[in-house]
Amino acid sequence: MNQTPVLLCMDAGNTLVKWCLFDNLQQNFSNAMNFSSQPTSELKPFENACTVLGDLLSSVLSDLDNPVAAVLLCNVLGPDFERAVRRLCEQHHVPLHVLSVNTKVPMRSAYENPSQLGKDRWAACLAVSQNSHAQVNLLVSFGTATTVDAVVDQAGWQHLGGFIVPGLHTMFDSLHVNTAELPPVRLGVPASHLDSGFWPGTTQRAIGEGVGRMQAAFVQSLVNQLAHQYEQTPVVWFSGGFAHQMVMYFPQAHLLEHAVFKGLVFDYQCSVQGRS
Ligand SMILES: Nc1ncnc2c1ncn2[C@@H]1O[C@H](COP(=O)(O)OP(=O)(O)O)[C@@H](O)[C@H]1O
Ligand SMILES: CC(C)(COP(=O)(O)O)[C@@H](O)C(=O)NCCC(=O)O
Repeated sequence: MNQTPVLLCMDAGNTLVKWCLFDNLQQNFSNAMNFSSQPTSELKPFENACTVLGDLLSSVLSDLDNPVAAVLLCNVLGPDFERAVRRLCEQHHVPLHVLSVNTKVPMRSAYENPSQLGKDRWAACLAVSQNSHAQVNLLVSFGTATTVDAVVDQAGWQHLGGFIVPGLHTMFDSLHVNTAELPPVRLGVPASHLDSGFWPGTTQRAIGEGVGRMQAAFVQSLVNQLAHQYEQTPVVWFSGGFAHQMVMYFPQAHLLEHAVFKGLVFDYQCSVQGRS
């Protein structure tokens, strides 16, 4: 029997709870079939999430051909959700590793209270430190919120801090919910990619491109800030559910695929090395 110890990585975000398998021997993420997600709303109330998670994950956790060596959790959903995952791990006798900020990794956050920093932001910053050759980096995550974090290498990796603004879907939703007539809208293709004129002549384009341009302009303002501060243009990394689409608005950005999962695995590996 081919026994490959795998790590079950879980990224619990406000819109989607995502999970995938990391092959601990080959040191890569298992094939695309093993990337899954569930709407976060379907796991509420979180104190009962163990049952739904059990239905979703029990086949993975009971797979004797590919035994799960540990479950790795990056959680921004609070203690009830963490407890639900812990209960699930106990039921399957699998150890749980919960990501926290400023522990055994070679990067420090300047956040006043590091435990307040979103674990998904921290994990993605760790992934930047592992993937970037640049000293000055700006990481943008387009999820329920859009977060922008400065990550620099100055004789060691530092997270300087960052900003949180409503994400694309959150902006579209707030216009729809707070007005009488504005429809639900999706991110539009920017005018530069279309034959149509620059100025939007439909409601879809007016909102869809307006929000896209607004988010891109926000990113550009922080690129300018870092360039001024460090006298070099930062490398910009995009992650999160809307990253692919936002590259149309900001072509100089690099996509950082699976940023949270990459940071989560790195955090786990550092903690295991720290223990041995
Ligand atoms: N190709 C895509 N795959 C997954 N989500 C996408 C994609 N394109 C847009 N989205 C949107 O991205 C959001 C989820 O992003 P994600 O980074 O998982 O958010 P969160 O971490 O806040 O749960 C959803 O609102 C989803 O509609
Ligand atoms: C800002 C966030 C809501 C983003 O979460 P997401 O959009 O990925 O679901 C999350 O990182 C969070 O809850 N942060 C805690 C506050 C902070 O980072 O300062």
